[in-house]
Amino acid sequence: MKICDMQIGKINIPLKKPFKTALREVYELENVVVKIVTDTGNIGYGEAAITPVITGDTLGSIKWAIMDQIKPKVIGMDIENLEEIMKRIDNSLVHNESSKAALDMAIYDLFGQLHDAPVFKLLGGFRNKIVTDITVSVNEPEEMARDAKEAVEKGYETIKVKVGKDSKKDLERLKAIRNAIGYSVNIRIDANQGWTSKEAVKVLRMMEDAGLSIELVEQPVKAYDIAGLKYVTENVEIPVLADESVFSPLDAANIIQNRAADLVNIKLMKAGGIHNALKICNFAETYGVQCMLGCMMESKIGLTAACHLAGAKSIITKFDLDGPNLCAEDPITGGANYDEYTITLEDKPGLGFEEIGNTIYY
Ligand SMILES: C[C@H](N)C(=O)N[C@H](CCC(=O)O)C(=O)O
Ligand SMILES: [Mg+2]
Repeated sequence: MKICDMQIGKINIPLKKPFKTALREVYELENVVVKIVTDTGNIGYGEAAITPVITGDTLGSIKWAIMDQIKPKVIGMDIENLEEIMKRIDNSLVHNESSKAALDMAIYDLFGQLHDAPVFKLLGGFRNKIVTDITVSVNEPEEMARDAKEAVEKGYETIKVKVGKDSKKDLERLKAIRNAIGYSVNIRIDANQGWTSKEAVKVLRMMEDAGLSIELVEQPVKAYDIAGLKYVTENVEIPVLADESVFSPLDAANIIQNRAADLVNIKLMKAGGIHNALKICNFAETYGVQCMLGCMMESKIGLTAACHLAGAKSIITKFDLDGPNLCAEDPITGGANYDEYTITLEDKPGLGFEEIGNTIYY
């Protein structure tokens, strides 16, 4: 099964409501789709998220990285040479993780088709059912309380609350949400780098004292501020999860060995795909550090690849795989089966896609 063609396109999907974090506001999902065709007529799909404020990846840089830099290095290669293909992708250029992730997942899709097995089974086959949280965007406290209540009414057991815009108001936000939904639902918070380390310790201790019962706090400080992250980890009870501070396996090794965070959030768009994400899982497992599998604003293409990784590895114990749940439409048939918070992986070869809609190929 040899790679004979590679195309890219743009997928656009409307959102149910604007997605707002301390870093950015998104009004429509707009990402790059990769389609790899083989001489046997098989097709593998991948997705690169356009998230310039986190990964630096833009529409232009993704197109250029995939079509000009990586495509010429992998065209003609046989899918059975998975390791060599991954090396070529990785060595084509530094960074550009989202472009690499899109290609990586398309290659894994084909690798599964080659072996007539779903990717999650080839990688470990730990589970075929995953329960995701849902994200509540950062807004005025009353609006966030309404959004959280709506999610709880739909059956979500874990709510991920975006904070980090103004630490005093963040406390109000959490109080309003707890008042609205009570204590039977799990709340995790994500500051998306919005606080200084001292501010983070102050507000998190206030949340602890107010008995708000926060499961974990994600990326309280700037991505580069590893000393600040460690300071927060050492000075609050709430477990700290490193997100934007961990892209590569090496980043994960540094954070874990320095005990700068309690947990690590793996995203294919930061790691450069499943191949590198597996290295993070193995390292984290060696050190007994549990991982979350997260996502950017991605459609069901990227999320299906993430779900297959989540299905494979037991060290991934927390799931923030809600991209498709935040979209107003699902133009992808096949792939992971999303039924609100319950995601099921079927026994189809590869990633199991049938049709990818809303996409215009260049
Ligand atoms: C969508 C997911 N639940 C999420 O919140 N991801 C963010 C980043 C998403 C983005 O800005 O595209 C995160 O965990 O920081
Ligand atoms: Mg995060």
